[in-house]
Amino acid sequence: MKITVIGVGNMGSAIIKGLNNSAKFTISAMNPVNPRVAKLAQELNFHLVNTTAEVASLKPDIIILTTPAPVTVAVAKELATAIDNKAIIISAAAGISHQELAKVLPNKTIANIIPNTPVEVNAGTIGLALPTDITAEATTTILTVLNSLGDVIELPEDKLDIIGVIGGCGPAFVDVMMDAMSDAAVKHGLDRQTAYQVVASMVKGTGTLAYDSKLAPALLRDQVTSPGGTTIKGVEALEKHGFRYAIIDAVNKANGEQ
Ligand SMILES: NC(=O)C1=CN([C@@H]2O[C@H](COP(=O)(O)OP(=O)(O)OC[C@H]3O[C@@H](n4cnc5c(N)ncnc54)[C@H](O)[C@@H]3O)[C@@H](O)[C@H]2O)C=CC1
Ligand SMILES: O=C(O)[C@@H]1CCC=N1
Repeated sequence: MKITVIGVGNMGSAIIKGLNNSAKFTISAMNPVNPRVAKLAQELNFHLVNTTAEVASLKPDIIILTTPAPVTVAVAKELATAIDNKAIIISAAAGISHQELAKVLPNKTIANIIPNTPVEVNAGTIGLALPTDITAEATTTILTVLNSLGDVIELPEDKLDIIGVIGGCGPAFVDVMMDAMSDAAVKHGLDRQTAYQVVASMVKGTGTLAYDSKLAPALLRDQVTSPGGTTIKGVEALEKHGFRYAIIDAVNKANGEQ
């Protein structure tokens, strides 16, 4: 399957790396000339182009839009005249609706996704909204690509924003916590690299346990807090400093609440 990624920034690069890992796809990309992207194209051996006309000449089966949200509709409009109707468009631009894209891409199959950066290691969380009139064949093609990048959660478009905040922004919130924990570990005498390794391993294991067991996070927390032990003292400090509300409010704000 031939896939063209448009916009090779943080998200576009992560998608390309994830697709490249599965070695099942022929990858190309379009991005304004840039040494970082040219180097990545060499490293991962994908074809780099600069214009929508060149994209059209590659005849991709799928075009993934990972351009900055404010320019995405304009890029889609340029593509509309260049590509044929067989190419499926997958937009990862947060906040750009199916309707906005359909207006400039008439007669094209368009799916909206919100991926996250762990797609780079094929451990992504990908919210997917499909149009109601999509064919079974197009759905299969889209799922073949997205399933290779991680867990795909299909849902109505009006739920894509909140999935985008939890799945898409969530890694940054977890990274902030991991950074703070690493600093604390360094303060208490651990060297930085060991601190990063311990913190990442702990988050990976905690996520895997929650994912595999499907238990509520509160239950898993209770299993760690031994009576009169050390963890409950730390949990008390988190409550005292409003950690739980800080997380809830981070989600509120990222989801557009004033
Ligand atoms: N970074 C993330 O974790 C996530 C990002 N997204 C979406 O992905 C999109 C890109 O976000 P980031 O990668 O974070 O931004 P970024 O700024 O890292 O990357 C954007 C890339 O698009 C390129 N670009 C700009 N105008 C272009 C054009 N006309 N044609 C082709 N390429 C063009 C830029 O040179 C840059 O390489 C946004 O729409 C965002 O909402 C969605 C979910 C998660
Ligand atoms: O920060 C952003 O706007 C994008 C969307 C989700 C994650 N990153």
